[in-house]
Amino acid sequence: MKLSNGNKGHALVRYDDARSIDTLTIQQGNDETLLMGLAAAGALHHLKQEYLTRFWNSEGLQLVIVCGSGNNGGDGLALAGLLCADPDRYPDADINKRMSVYALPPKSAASQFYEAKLRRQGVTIRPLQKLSEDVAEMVKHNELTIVEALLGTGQSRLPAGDIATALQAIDTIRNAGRAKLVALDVPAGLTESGLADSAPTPDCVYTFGSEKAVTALIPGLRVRRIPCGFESQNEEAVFAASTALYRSEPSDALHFFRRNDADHKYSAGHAWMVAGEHDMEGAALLALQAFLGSGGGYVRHFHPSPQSRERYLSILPSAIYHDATDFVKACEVQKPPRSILIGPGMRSDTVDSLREALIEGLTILSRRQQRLTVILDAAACSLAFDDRFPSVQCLITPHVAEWKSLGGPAVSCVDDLEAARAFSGRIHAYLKGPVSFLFAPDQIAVYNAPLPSLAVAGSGDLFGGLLLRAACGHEADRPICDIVSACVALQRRSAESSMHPEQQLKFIQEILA
Ligand SMILES: NC(=O)C1=CN([C@@H]2O[C@H](COP(=O)(O)OP(=O)(O)OC[C@H]3O[C@@H](n4cnc5c(N)ncnc54)[C@H](OP(=O)(O)O)[C@@H]3O)[C@@H](O)[C@H]2O)[C@@H](O)CC1
Repeated sequence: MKLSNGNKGHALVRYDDARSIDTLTIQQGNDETLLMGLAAAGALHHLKQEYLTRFWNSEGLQLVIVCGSGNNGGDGLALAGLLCADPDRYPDADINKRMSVYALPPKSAASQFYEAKLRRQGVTIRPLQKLSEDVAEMVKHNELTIVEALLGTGQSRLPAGDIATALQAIDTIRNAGRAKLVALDVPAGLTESGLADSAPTPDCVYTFGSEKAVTALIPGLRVRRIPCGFESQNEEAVFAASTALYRSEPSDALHFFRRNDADHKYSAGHAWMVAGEHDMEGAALLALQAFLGSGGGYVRHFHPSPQSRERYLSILPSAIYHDATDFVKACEVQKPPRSILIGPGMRSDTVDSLREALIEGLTILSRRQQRLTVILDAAACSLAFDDRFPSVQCLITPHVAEWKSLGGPAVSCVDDLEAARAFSGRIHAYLKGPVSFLFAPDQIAVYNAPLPSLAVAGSGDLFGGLLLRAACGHEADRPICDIVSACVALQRRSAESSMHPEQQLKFIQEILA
């Protein structure tokens, strides 16, 4: 998979892909025991920095490692073995008083190797079933870290039997006290069909090699990627064989909003907007201000209600205003824009009443401006699914309820992603939520950085104005995915400093000044 230049992100792998990468790596002579040891060493390195900083200096700090029968459990056993031989350990420190290991009998030769090594080091390995009995004792500890190595990428069904019981015990310990939970590779109970109700969400996941898609969909879950000896050509071969799936990370977005010394009002960004019916002018004004405030040069605005004109002119005289009934004529005679935003502050009946004119006008514009980008928000997203909609680069930005009303399939787990991408077809769809997604014809991006300050009225309008600006600025030829990522990053940066969209807009202007 190739990520286009503007994106700072990383590839996500499905469980099947992870297994293919494992198989190829082992076939090339990388011993499974070695890979397991490297994975454990990486995990221990981070564990000591993040959760066990004072492990050997504080008697109160306890570690519990809970291992299943597969290789994920083997990682846990290998980790325990490495901690025994940690150079920071005092010679007289009793490991069995500081660390408790619970495990099912390991199946693979590699896991059995680490189990035997652990026994040689004098560590007591308790049967996993014993964990439930010890819960009452564990909840007394103030500083407990649990490493969960019950199931990894081999899980294909809901947890059952001893695994399910162990997960319940972990959940009880978590709920009772201040125990931290770190899952190795992926949390047990997290399949590509979703997270089992019984499975606790960890504080952090230490994943081996590339991040698994399942963890990218859990809002706000911290995932640390740990190299463990996979070979890059194998990972690339596996990525190339499936739809590109990646997690977008905040990138340096400012160049998407750059202005040049020699710019005139059109070259700095020329856009149109159809938005803001009567009593909803605020939505359009916020989008217009976001467009101009982020460096746009010239905007022509079509308002659905004639009586809105005075309000627009009195608040923002720098835009050019028209009645929406002028839209088709303007598409024929005015200089065509590079980007157009339709939808903020428009109800669905208003969109319907303008539907013929909007489609006719967009069809004319698409002939006059080959590089037009159409951005559709809220009720206007439905235009993209009209059979007469012209063949033009199009981005829709629905939230979950709008997506549903378009007929979009629910997106709650990895298994749902491909159907959502197929539904959006040739359109780019940015589905807004605590975890957002961009479904593009050839790739899917996940944006997982929930921010409560973005969940306010006006956020979507501000975002629409930024998209409109970036899609007609100096980087307008970049793929839509990059434009979206730039706008997400800029809005996020502003939302970290201020709660309300109007304040965020001021902050954006300061950043870009
Ligand atoms: N190979 C490599 O290169 C490396 C691999 N590494 C590690 O290996 C992990 C993958 O290991 P894995 O394939 O052994 O799978 P894993 O999930 O540990 O166990 C599967 C076992 O659990 C069982 N089981 C499944 N679902 C269940 C359920 N719901 N409830 C109860 N039981 C269930 C299943 O039983 P079965 O389906 O056969 O009945 C099977 O016995 C990977 O995540 C990473 O941590 C690292 O060391 C780095 C190098």
